[in-house]
Amino acid sequence: MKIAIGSDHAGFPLKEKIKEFLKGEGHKVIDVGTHAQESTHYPIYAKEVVRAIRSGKAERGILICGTGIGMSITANKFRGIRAALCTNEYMARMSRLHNDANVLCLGERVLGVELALSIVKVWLETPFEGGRHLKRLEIISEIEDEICGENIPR
Ligand SMILES: O=C(CO)[C@H](O)[C@H](O)COP(=O)(O)O
Repeated sequence: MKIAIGSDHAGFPLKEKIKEFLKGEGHKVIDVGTHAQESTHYPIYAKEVVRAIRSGKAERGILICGTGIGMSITANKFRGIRAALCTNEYMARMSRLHNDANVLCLGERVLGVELALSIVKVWLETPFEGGRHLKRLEIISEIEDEICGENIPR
């Protein structure tokens, strides 16, 4: 699978470990940064991972910051992105089965490395269940259409 991955400084060490894991599993990894532990800003990398997915360069995305919260807030601003912040394997499995999540968000300051890798593995291996869940994704798309058609005041 082609996977885009990004982090801020707080997620950088875990990003490197996940990259190694993904390559070992035979995935193609697109690393959008950050490439060092110097302080930076998580929305920059969330946007780049989203861009890779929306352009078709990547099928899925993985985003890591301190808590995973900022990454999920940012990624979910974009149409067609279903970003799931997961702290355990159950959430990872359900985010695929029921929500067809195309972005996984993780918090390096929340998770140990082994748990994070286990979450990634489950998330990548679990298919979307379809069925009744498809209708719900359609409703999300309709909501995206409505929001994009509105002149939303700032
Ligand atoms: O988790 C995050 C966003 O949700 C960031 O990684 C976190 O806010 C960075 O904090 P700091 O600048 O204090 O290292």
